[in-house]
Amino acid sequence: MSVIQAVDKNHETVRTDPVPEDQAAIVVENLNLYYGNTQALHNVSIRFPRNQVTAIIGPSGCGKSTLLRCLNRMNDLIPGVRVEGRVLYEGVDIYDPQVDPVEVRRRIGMVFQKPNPFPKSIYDNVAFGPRLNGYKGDLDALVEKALRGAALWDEVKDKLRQSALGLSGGQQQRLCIARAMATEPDVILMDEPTSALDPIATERIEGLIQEIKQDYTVVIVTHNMQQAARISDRTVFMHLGVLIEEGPTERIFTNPKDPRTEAYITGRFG
Ligand SMILES: Nc1ncnc2c1ncn2[C@@H]1O[C@H](COP(=O)(O)OP(=O)(O)OP(=O)(O)O)[C@@H](O)[C@H]1O
Repeated sequence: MSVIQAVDKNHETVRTDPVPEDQAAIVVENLNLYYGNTQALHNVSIRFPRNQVTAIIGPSGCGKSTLLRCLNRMNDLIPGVRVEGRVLYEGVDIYDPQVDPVEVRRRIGMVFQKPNPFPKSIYDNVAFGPRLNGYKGDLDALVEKALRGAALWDEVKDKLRQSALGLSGGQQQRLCIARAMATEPDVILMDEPTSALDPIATERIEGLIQEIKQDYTVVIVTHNMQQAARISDRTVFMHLGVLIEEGPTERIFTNPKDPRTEAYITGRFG
C-alpha cells in the first residue's frame, strides 16, 4: 500500500491513500453545519468511494450522525439547521436549490439505529417507497428483489401480508434495509444499524453489509470500533466536529497518525 500522507492546514485532516475524485460516489467539500448558533461540523472535506464501506467513528457527540445526515439532506428536516459548503453526489451539489431533496433521498437511502418498520404488512413496508415514487414496473418482483437483497426473503416469503411488527428486531432491521433498497438507491447510509440488536442479528447485518457493497456505496456510523474494523474498507475518525483522520481501515487501526485517533482506538478516551 502506498501511503500518501497530507495534513490539510485548514482543518488538520490526516489523509492516507486519498480517494481519487473519479472513484467517489459522494464528495464533501468544506462543510460547516450549525444547529442555531452552535457549530457541529467544522470545515469537513471527505470523499466516499463507490462500492466500498466507509465507517465513521469517534466519541459521542463528535458529529458522526450530523455528517451522515448531511449526505442525503436529512438535516433539512431539523429546524434551525444551517449548512455551508458542498456535498456532491455524482458531481451534482445536493444542496443546490434546483435539486429536489426527495429525489436525493431516493438515490441515497438511510437505515436508522432502531428498526422502524411502519405498522403495515411486510410487503407494504417494502413497497412503500416505490409506490410513493409512482413506480410503474412489476412491484411484486421489486419487493422480492429487495427482500432477497436484504437476506430476508426466505424467512418472510410465506407471510408477506403479515404485520412487520411481528418480526424479530434483527428481521425488522433487515426489512428496513430492504425498504431502503426498494427505491433502488446507489448509496445506503446507516446510523448505528446494529446498536439495538443482539450479537447474532448483528453478525447477520455485518455480513449483509459486506455483501451489498458490490451494488451499493455504504457509509456507516458506528460506536463499535471492532465493527468498523471488521466490515469497513475505509475509516473516518471525527472529534469535536472536526474530521481528524481518514484512510484505509487497516492502516487507521494499526498505524494511526494523529495522537487523538490513537487515543480513541486504544480506548484512552471516548
Ligand atoms: N437536533 C439537534 N439540535 C441541536 N444540537 C444537536 C442536534 N443534533 C445534534 N446536536 C449536537 O451536535 C453535536 C453532534 O451531534 P451528533 O449526534 O452528530 O454526534 P454523534 O457523534 O453522532 O453522537 P453519538 O455518538 O452520541 O450519537 C452534539 O454536540 C449534539 O449535541
